[in-house]
Amino acid sequence: MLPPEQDLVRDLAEWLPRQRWFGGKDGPIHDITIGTATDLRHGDPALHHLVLDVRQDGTTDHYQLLLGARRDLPDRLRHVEIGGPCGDRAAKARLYDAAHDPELTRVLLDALASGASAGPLRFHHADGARIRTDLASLPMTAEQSNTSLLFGDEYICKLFRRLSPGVNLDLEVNLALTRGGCAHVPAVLGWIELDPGPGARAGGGGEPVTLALLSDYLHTGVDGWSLAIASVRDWFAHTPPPGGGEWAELDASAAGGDFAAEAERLGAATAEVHRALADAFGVTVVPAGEVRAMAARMNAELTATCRAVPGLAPHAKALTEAFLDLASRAGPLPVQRVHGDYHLGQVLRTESGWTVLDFEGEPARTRSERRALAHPLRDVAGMLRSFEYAARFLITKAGSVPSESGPRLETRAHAWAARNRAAFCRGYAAGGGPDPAAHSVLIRAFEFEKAVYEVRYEAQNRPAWLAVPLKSLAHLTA
Ligand SMILES: Nc1ncnc2c1ncn2[C@@H]1O[C@H](COP(=O)(O)OP(=O)(O)O)[C@@H](O)[C@H]1O
Ligand SMILES: O=P(O)(O)O[C@H]1O[C@H](CO)[C@@H](O[C@H]2O[C@H](CO)[C@@H](O)[C@H](O)[C@H]2O)[C@H](O)[C@H]1O
Repeated sequence: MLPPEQDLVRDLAEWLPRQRWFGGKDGPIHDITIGTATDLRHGDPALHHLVLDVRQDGTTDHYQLLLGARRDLPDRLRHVEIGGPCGDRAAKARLYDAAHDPELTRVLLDALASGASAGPLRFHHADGARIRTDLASLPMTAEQSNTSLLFGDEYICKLFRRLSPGVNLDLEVNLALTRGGCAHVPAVLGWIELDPGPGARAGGGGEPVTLALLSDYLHTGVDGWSLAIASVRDWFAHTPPPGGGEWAELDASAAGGDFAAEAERLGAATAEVHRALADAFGVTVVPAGEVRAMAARMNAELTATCRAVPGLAPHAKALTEAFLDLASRAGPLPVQRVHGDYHLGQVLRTESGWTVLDFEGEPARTRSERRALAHPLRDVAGMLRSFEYAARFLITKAGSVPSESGPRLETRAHAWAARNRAAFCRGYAAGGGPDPAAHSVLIRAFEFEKAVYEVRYEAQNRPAWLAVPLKSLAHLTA
């Protein structure tokens, strides 16, 4: 049922840049080839698993696609159609993103439960996991770089969109932390991988490439971003009592939805996860020379990002100063495995506390960069950036703020961020992590490094959000 490759590739070139998970929106696609195509279900509907090799500006990225094919496309799948009707009249097919079709995603659950293989695809379940196959899937609507399917309220299956060589870090870390008894991560139930085979499929070299991860779905959990945004909204809507004066605009504890107690608990949970990572993977100390090299890399990334996103240039001087400050005071630094892309969307508040998700690191970095050891305050800085994002998101993105309330909301955003940043750091230090207040130079450099990354990330993935990190940088560097 698949159309000729050149027709499919033409349709994909038009469709891919419109997908949230496509990480190359800042440049044209030069070429797409089908790296692997595996039939997972014949008939109508049919399911094909594709790895697309997408060439842009001299680099090739590999994306995973579950391609559905049906003679007639029901209304519920129209929004995920790829191209128009294709094939001759006798073999006419409509193609679409099958992640949205529970009739087809059920094939994945069956294969995971039975430990099947199909062509180069291998389906595994974790030791002792019994996987139910009677659950229908729904794609999540979360703001994310991959696509996650919810099977009932039991499982979450994350389909990695841009593939990285080797075992996925989320899988590696979650298995290690679960084995070490860490209560702050969801249990891994199964995974799908692409066998390296005789060729280097999907850039994997000789290693298998992880395609998907099935975990326990913590259905009572709420992610930290949603909780934080609700708190900021509440604070913005808060009317201070008459006569409160200027101070009332700064006292973010006065709003009903104060987040500070949660931020403090999150800090303590983060310190525990760092300890579990240190126990599972070890700690080493790098000499001052490596810290100076790290500061130089931060600055080189700043230069490259200013070239790609000119809106960053006005902040470059202040950022460089922070990196130079780090280099000039460098001493030996303990490093270990960390989360690597720590923000409010990566933490879930359940009835038993905070759970940490997604140990893959920053999606735009190479696997070895994402696996590199780092000082744990790098994660702390990531979360501090997230408080900045949450504080300014409603002002920058909602577009519904009357201009006369702009300065007042800016003051309030600042007050909210300051209160929650302090609470998080307090919890982290009390939980046994290195005290952020005693490492201000390191934290500032890490925060700026993350902000530079965010500017690049937003330009490539969510251009409509670019103003959020740029505006917050204007405040941090003022
Ligand atoms: N095990 C889980 N239980 C409940 N919700 C989850 C679970 N894993 C992820 N989520 C939800 O999915 C969202 C995106 O997950 P994440 O792993 O960060 O995906 P991505 O790497 O694509 O950004 C999270 O913010 C969270 O709301
Ligand atoms: O969750 P991912 O691993 O896909 O991380 C990427 O996407 C994140 C957004 O979904 C992005 O995070 C940035 O936006 C968040 C709000 O949506 C904010 O809380 C974070 O602080 C900010 O960095 C992340 O950087 C990126 O790697």
